[in-house]
Amino acid sequence: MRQQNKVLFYELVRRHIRELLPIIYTPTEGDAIAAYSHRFRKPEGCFLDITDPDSIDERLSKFGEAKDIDYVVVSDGEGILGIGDQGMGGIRISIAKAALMTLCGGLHPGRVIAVGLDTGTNNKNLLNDPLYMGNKFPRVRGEEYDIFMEKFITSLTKRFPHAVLHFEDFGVINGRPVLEKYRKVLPCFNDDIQGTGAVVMASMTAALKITKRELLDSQVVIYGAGSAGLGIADQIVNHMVTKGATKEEARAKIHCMDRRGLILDDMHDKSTPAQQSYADSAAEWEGIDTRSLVDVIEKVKPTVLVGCSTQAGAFTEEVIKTMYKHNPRPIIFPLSNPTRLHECVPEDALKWTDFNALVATGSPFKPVEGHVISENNNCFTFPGIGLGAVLSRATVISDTMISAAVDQLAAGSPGIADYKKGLLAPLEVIDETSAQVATAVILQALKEGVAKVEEEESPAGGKVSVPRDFDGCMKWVKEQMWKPVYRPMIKVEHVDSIHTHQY
Ligand SMILES: NC(=O)c1ccc[n+]([C@@H]2O[C@H](COP(=O)([O-])OP(=O)(O)OC[C@H]3O[C@@H](n4cnc5c(N)ncnc54)[C@H](O)[C@@H]3O)[C@@H](O)[C@H]2O)c1
Ligand SMILES: O=C(O)C[C@H](O)C(=O)O
Ligand SMILES: [Mg+2]
Repeated sequence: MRQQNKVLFYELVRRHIRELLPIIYTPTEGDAIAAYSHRFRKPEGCFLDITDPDSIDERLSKFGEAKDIDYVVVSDGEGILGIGDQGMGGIRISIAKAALMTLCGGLHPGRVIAVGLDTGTNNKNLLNDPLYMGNKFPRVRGEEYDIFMEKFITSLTKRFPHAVLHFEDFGVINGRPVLEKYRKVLPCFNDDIQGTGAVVMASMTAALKITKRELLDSQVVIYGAGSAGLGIADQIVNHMVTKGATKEEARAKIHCMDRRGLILDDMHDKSTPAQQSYADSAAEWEGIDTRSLVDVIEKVKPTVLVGCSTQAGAFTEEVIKTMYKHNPRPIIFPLSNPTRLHECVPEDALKWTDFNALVATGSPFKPVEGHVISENNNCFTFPGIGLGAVLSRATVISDTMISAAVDQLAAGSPGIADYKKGLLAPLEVIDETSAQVATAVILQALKEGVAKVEEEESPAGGKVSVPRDFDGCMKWVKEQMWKPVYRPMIKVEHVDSIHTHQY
């Protein structure tokens, strides 16, 4: 339906979002990605092939000219959700996130491109599968990968100079270095690092308000120190710094674990630089089993436990009860997707804490005895961040723009009035939530002088003047958002007169 009738598709999903989002997005998308080559019917999105880097420009050119594209989602398929390397099938995550940019972020569906980079795969099942449609060789690393990425970015910025770039589900090897390099070059963000960091910081802020605690009194254990885990750690540090902590003080309140256990400062040769910046002192942990989550919790006495480890069931009864022993209101976020990979299910976390835990999950879950379980998913942040960057014509997406998104999302938490209502606004109003987040991002970009929207001629002609007050700006944002409504059929020469928004 999405391919044949976009108005019908987006209006249907909007009206039945709770029922249909899990089908077009998490968790079902995981199955669709894994089965990509077997279910393939017709191509969708832009396929870029590392064996043919010279074709990048021509392949992108099929999607339009400079004025036509606002937003590009790209994945190389190496770190799809918690199901790992899915090779070329990863293009479907770009398609799903691009669809959410329209559904939740109000971008015109024709102005968003989903891109898949085929740089090989290390997934043995795919390499041995005669139906696998991608390149059948191990992932290309190092210089050849870097040159391919550079060519992609160069072509993209030349051909679509106004486009915002969204990186999705890159593996831990490339995700952060690629982001660090290119965020200085074009407006871009990595959803798993920054989008996830933002949504978790927002729900944590709401949970702290509900329980009347201060952010700086938090101790956080992050179980799974990959893209998401370290993105969450960074966002918490950014927020602690805005509350007066130094970077070092803030980092000392965060304890990260990966498959080797707690990250310690004597593991530097095997940790990434980002992991190392959160390392605990090995000397202080001597004699303690740092591979045991329970033992780590016993020593740290965390107020917050975040799971992004892909390890189903890792938050056992003993883990949760140890959290509860040290905290009357523990904050517990099992975030690994898809659903079957959650570190625990909300029902258990609530029962094991006599319903005192504040729980939000990565995938959708039904309410437990009247307690709404918010979906702590980056779908609450990336559409608003992306829309804000597009509408403001931001030249960069700064940390402070992301922090503005966090504060705005947290302010809309229904849990602050009644904690049983969940930490994040309900899915039914996600387009409204995204408009609020976009407004906060735009106002911040204008304040920082990185918004070019008022300097350029608008596509509808004339200069735009963006209201500086929140309500006025939000009204302007909503006017720009694409709505799934059938438009009248008219003669081409009258098109200008029915433009209701700027596209
Ligand atoms: N809710 C959301 O919005 C959201 C956003 C991003 C990622 N995620 C989920 O988080 C999970 C991780 O995603 P990612 O992109 O960070 O992946 P990643 O591969 O970058 O990181 C996974 C991390 O888990 C660690 N790990 C593996 N086994 C472990 C174990 N036994 N104990 C402790 N740590 C272990 C790995 O060492 C690695 O550091 C996925 O399931 C993904 O779906 C959720
Ligand atoms: O895709 C999602 O549901 C969220 C997130 O980006 C993930 O990788 O799990
Ligand atoms: Mg992702």
